[in-house]
Amino acid sequence: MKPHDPRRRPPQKLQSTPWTTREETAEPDEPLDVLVAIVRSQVVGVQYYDGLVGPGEEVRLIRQPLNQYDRWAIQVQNIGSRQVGHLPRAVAAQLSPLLDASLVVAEGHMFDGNLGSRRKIYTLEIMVKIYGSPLKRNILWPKLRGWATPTGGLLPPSGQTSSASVAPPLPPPPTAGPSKNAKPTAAQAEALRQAQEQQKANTLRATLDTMEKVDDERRRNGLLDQLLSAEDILQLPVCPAAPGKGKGLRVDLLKHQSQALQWALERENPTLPKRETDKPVQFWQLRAGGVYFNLAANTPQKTPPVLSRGAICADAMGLGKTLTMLALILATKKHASPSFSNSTLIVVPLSVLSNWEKQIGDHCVPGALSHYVYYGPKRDIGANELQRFDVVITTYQVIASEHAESPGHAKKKSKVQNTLFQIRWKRIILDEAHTIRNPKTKAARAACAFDAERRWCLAATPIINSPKDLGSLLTFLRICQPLDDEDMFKRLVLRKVKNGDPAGGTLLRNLMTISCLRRTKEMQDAQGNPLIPLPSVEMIRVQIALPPDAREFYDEIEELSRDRIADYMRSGNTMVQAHILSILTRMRQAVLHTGLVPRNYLEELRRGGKEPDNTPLQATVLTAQDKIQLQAKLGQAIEECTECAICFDEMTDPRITSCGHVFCLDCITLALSKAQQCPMDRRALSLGDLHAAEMTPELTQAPFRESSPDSEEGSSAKIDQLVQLLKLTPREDKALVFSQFTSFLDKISDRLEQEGITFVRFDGRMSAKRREETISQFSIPYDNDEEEVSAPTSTRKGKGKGKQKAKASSYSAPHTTNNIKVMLISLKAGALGLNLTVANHVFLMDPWWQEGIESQAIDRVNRIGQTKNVRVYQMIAENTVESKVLDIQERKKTMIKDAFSGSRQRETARQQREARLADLVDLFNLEATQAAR
Ligand SMILES: Nc1ncnc2c1ncn2[C@@H]1O[C@H](COP(=O)(O)OP(=O)(O)OP(=O)(O)O)[C@@H](O)[C@H]1O
Repeated sequence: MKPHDPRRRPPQKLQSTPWTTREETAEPDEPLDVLVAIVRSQVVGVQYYDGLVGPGEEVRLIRQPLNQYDRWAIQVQNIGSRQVGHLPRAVAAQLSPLLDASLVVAEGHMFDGNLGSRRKIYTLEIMVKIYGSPLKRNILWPKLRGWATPTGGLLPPSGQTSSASVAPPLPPPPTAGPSKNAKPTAAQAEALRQAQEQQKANTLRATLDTMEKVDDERRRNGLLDQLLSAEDILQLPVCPAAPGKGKGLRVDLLKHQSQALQWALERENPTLPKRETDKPVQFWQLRAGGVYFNLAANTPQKTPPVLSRGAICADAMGLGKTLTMLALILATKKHASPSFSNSTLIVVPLSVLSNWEKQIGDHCVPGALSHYVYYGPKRDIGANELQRFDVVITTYQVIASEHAESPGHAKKKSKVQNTLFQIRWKRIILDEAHTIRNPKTKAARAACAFDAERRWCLAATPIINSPKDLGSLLTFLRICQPLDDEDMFKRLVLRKVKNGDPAGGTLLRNLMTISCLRRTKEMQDAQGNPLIPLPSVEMIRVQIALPPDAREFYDEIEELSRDRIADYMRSGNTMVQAHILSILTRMRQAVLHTGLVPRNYLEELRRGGKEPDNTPLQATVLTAQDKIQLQAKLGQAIEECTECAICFDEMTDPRITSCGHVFCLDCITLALSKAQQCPMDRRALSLGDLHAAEMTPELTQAPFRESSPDSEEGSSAKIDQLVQLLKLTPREDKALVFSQFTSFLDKISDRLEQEGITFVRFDGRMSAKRREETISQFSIPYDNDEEEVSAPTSTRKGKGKGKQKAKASSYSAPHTTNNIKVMLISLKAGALGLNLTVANHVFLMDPWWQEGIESQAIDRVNRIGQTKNVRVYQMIAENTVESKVLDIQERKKTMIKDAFSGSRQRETARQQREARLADLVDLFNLEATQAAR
């Protein structure tokens, strides 16, 4: 670019300088006083001008609309009005229209300078600060996207003026050094880095101050906690001979863990009451004449009842249940029974398999506990050899596949492995035991079928939907007869609770006191000391306004969806629930990213799920590759415990349709007997279009993308916001980003790649090995000496519109950097059991119906080992289906609380159906009673 006459001043009206007070340039009612965005850029053409600047110096940005070479030109002048250079064309072309329209004012802040440099300087680093009115947020947001980094000023919902003050500018580095071409000293670079970090922290704080804080205490006040008295629990005795340092472990148990160990030892060795005055044990009381009286069923019996050995450990997530159980195994290593092996079987979801191995490695003295991971396609070990290990770790999928009831067994009995069922186990521990809460699932039936002397359930959330969830756990534990029988549990507890009979609530409370140990992180001892001191958790609700194009798109979908659902209800269609769910899923996707909704979806909605000629949608024709992908998708759904869209329960005998929807076999068979259509998208469907999982997903899962890289571009205000917040987090802080939609995680990963933000991905499709690698890679703390972004290692091409700055990690490729900033996690696969305390920021990208699942996600970082304060961002799109989901969360919580307090519950099947539908229908502002017709 040719030099310009530095003395020629642009028209006054278009000037934007640091000295122009913002009141002068702005409309009185729309002050341009909020820092809305920043841009890191360069001053170019420095060699042509004589203006000198030093690092940290404020400079003027002067519009030059009459510049003959570039009508968008912006001059950079020093305080003495000498030209230093220009802003690059690309930045000027974006910024100038905003300046010309008086939408913003801009200021420059030099990062380095040419003062005192002997060498020829061509470019200088600059930060451009852009101020504007928060009231113009909807206009500004799209105009800044992609080239500037929006700050807190753009964040509050429209109509609200930000009270956040502008983050103070960067303090200048200590010395006025030469330009970046003359390399800064290490001390200067460090000072600049610190100043930038401080600036980021200030901007982030200002941003957060504009957002709604969520009462974390209330969120954590769990349902179980209503049932169990904290006082008694805190007084429990500690174990006098607990394993600890030098005694099998490398660490000492914490006090609450030692108490849990003592409690567990007592539960493993229960004795019947010997005198009539003794306390009842597992509901058995000794009465006159040596009769045992069962207080749950009010029945006497002469023969001494058999007591169960084991219980539920329901300590809050992250309190160290794993270590407590390892201590129990060590403490009882010598307690061998002639009728059982001395081996403990631990059954876990695949996602936490490596965690158990790691904790044995980290906390047990080598040789103290031998262990074997029984998992994978070739579990090449016989029962005799296997039972010699102190600990055998396996997954729910493996036990389901080895259980004699599985279809494979029926067909080819001899070939299917059932090694696990040939062993009489000393102990079985079910980790994340709520996995078996649906007694009809294969995993639940398999777990209950084991022969074991002692049985344990570990579950921080043993109750997710209703007290019904407990039934299956009791059946497994064989505890508190006769409540361990499904029918009796229903009769004596569930029905009474449902009918509002206080006896039901009382029995439930007693049952939990006997069979369950529960401590929470909030509990304090008599001296007011917390159970474990943990840094604070700050929950922030980030309200996000959809940009105009996305808003228009979403509103149209919502409007059409409402009509469609009203039609379904009027038609009395029995599959109305499934239809609503399907429509709802699309609405939720539209909120997240417009590109997640198929191109023709709006058209389909308008036509009411018919082809253009008004015939039903044609059946999907599959290629062999499609089928493999569908089966992988089903594998993921099983792994992530996806509910059946017809019965709303965990799937029993899951099937996937050719059009990609998952159901229980019985549910979909019944639906197809009524109409040969998919209940979700009304596509023609027959029994031949249903596919079972070919093999357990742990065997083959290579990651693949839900959406192809060439799918819809679209936009996402949430991703914009995420990127902005990530950039503002301290350099060495790590973040977990959760979503329920793997296709949305794909979109996020694309964007992170474009932004040069390093990430790894964790979802239900990954093999155990890949999961383990991913976790260990992410768990390496940030190394300040390593470059922030390393050489790209992507396995596929980036597809950003603009040029990529640097490509970070890909979906699956190994990294050349250990500085991984983000882990993208599928909510259901990753919410369980993982230890990710290396991160201290959690982004919940979309709300879930059950708050419990979100709490599980947060507890990945809020646990022993966390040293930093934790921030949780709950990203909610304003005035969309998402804000209504939060209301439903609240109502579900009340429902479960009512169940515990024994207040009246809904009685008839019709009322139950109404209640379930009410949740869905509410989202569309329709009358709930219409749904029950
Ligand atoms: N006494 C201890 N000393 C040192 N580290 C400990 C101790 N107890 C637990 N930890 C560590 O605390 C973390 C949380 O423990 P753990 O994973 O067992 O929790 P949890 O209760 O099983 O959680 P979740 O319900 O999420 O599975 C682990 O990293 C573990 O190694």
